[in-house]
Amino acid sequence: MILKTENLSHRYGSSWAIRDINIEIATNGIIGLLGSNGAGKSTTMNIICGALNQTEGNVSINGADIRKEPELAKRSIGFLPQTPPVYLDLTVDEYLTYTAELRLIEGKKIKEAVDEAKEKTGITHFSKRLIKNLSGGYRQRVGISQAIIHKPKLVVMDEPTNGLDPNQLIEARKLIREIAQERTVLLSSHIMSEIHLLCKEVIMIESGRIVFSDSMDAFNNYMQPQSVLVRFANPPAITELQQIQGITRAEYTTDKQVRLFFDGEEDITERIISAGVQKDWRIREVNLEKGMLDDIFKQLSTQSHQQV
Ligand SMILES: Nc1ncnc2c1ncn2[C@@H]1O[C@H](COP(=O)(O)OP(=O)(O)OP(=O)(O)O)[C@@H](O)[C@H]1O
Repeated sequence: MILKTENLSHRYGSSWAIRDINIEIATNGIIGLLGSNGAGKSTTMNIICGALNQTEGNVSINGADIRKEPELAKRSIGFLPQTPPVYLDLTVDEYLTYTAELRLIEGKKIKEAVDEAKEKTGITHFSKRLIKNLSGGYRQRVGISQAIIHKPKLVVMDEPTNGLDPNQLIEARKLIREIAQERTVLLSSHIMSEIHLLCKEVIMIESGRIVFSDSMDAFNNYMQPQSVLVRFANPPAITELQQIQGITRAEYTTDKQVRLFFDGEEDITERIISAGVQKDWRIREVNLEKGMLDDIFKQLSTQSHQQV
């Protein structure tokens, strides 16, 4: 098991920031930690990486407990915190040499490790440049370099694509995908589309608790529209609407507008329109309702839909 957390809980003062976070990751690839601001993503990641001591629960990285065997556990994990941990007055080489030493890489292997990390992240040409003279996107690459310099099995990245401009974003995603080819990347974001683009599995956290944990495919199914709003000039009776194949329920929201629930197929709109034409309902508008992120968070929080 690359990462296992058991009933991880943390309290700042008297209020719990996370409660009973159970995560098990056994494969390579990108796993997303999705949650709105303040959901508990950074707290969870800081604990996993040993930067914060949990109030309760356990974390093991590649079989080593992060609190009982921190040196061993940290050998298998790299961390890119929300703000890249770079020293602005050092050159790229100086900084990466320093981080390699911190990671206890053997003296004679440091140069090779630094060179390899730079090459992977595409910053070799900036080796001698002071970090303060690099753009945000390149500083972030330096941050990613320090996270992979010791070739860990797991790399944790806290909102790695936040604040990047569109070009940097494309490059950063490409780099993250490359890095995840040979290891596991756990990355957080509050942006659902970002998680969609990058991740094969998603763990959704809300108000400090896991509310969804499954594959991206399962998440997509969960996100399929299941209702459609239809406005008529000549509204039919509910019983008539229920005769359309696939409609499971119908309820009027106003005297001219109805919400129709259906069983998953989007071509339902065609059937509604053709029934409307045949029966002269004079349809004015048809809108598939896809749950908004906030609604989904709310829905999932109350249902605690958990399939770990
Ligand atoms: N050092 C701290 N002291 C007190 N409360 C904190 C501290 N850090 C975080 N919190 C609180 O813990 C909760 C979880 O915060 P956390 O930063 O883990 O969330 P997050 O999902 O990473 O959000 P964001 O994307 O905004 O960073 C929030 O309610 C936050 O206000």
